[in-house]
Amino acid sequence: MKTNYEVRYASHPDDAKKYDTARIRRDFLIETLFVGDEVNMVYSMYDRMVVGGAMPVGEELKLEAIDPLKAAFFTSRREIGVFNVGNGSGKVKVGDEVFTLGYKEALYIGRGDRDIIFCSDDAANPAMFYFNSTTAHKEYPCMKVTKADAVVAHMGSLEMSNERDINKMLVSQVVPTCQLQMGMTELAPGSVWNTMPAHVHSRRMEAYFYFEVPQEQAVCHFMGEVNETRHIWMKGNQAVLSPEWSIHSAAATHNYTFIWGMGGENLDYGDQDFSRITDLK
Ligand SMILES: O=C(O)C(=O)C[C@H](O)C(=O)CO
Ligand SMILES: [Zn+2]
Repeated sequence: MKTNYEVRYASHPDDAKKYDTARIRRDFLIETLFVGDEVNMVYSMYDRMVVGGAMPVGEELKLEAIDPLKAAFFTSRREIGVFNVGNGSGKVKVGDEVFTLGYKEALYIGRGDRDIIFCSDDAANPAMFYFNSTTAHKEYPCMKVTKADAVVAHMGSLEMSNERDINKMLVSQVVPTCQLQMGMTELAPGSVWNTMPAHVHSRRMEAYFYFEVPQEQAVCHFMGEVNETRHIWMKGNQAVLSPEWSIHSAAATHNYTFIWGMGGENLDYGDQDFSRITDLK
């Protein structure tokens, strides 16, 4: 198995508005998360969130305590949210506990000193584990969460091209966490916009992972300040970092599903500062 990681620094909005396309992509877009028998991670300085992917095929993959953590175990001082975005089911072993995750099922892993291992049930149909991790001050129990447990917000309409279900899965109403909040938003056929009207929540940074995007289609992620927006074209199975000062919205050339994850000051999903659509520049 191979573990790759990269450290990404945080930026000031006054600096970020001068970035060209290549620099925006280098700092915010995470292009490669899933490679067979590899764990790939970005350690971001936005609230020290780690965004990663593990794709076990022929081997079990151990989640290494990468050097920037300076810890004996990955979760010595961290919590993790994991979603299986691969078609095949797989297992996450957390010390002596074993959790089987089917497609779009999630697991909360609380802080604690023990190994975390990812494996697929069928190498011909591997699981793909997408994860977000934030620092944690307290141990909370591990808990598997499915869409049946989620707080679901049905939002938007086909007329506005934004009909979608926001499945709030690893959120404070469902599972106790230190600062991590995660969920999965599914767009209805014919709908392409998420998070419009756009919002900012300076209490929390956010990371977005897009999947169920057909091979020849693409997602256009919008970021930046309300009066100074930028965009990043993304493919499926890619993630993007959203700074606490930035809007985060997207439209695509097809409907899609995405996983959002937040870390930061509070656990209040609804604490968002919305901007008027007509104020965006
Ligand atoms: O479709 C949406 O709108 C979302 O899913 C928004 C995210 O949940 C979000 O940005 C949470 O802060
Ligand atoms: Zn948000």
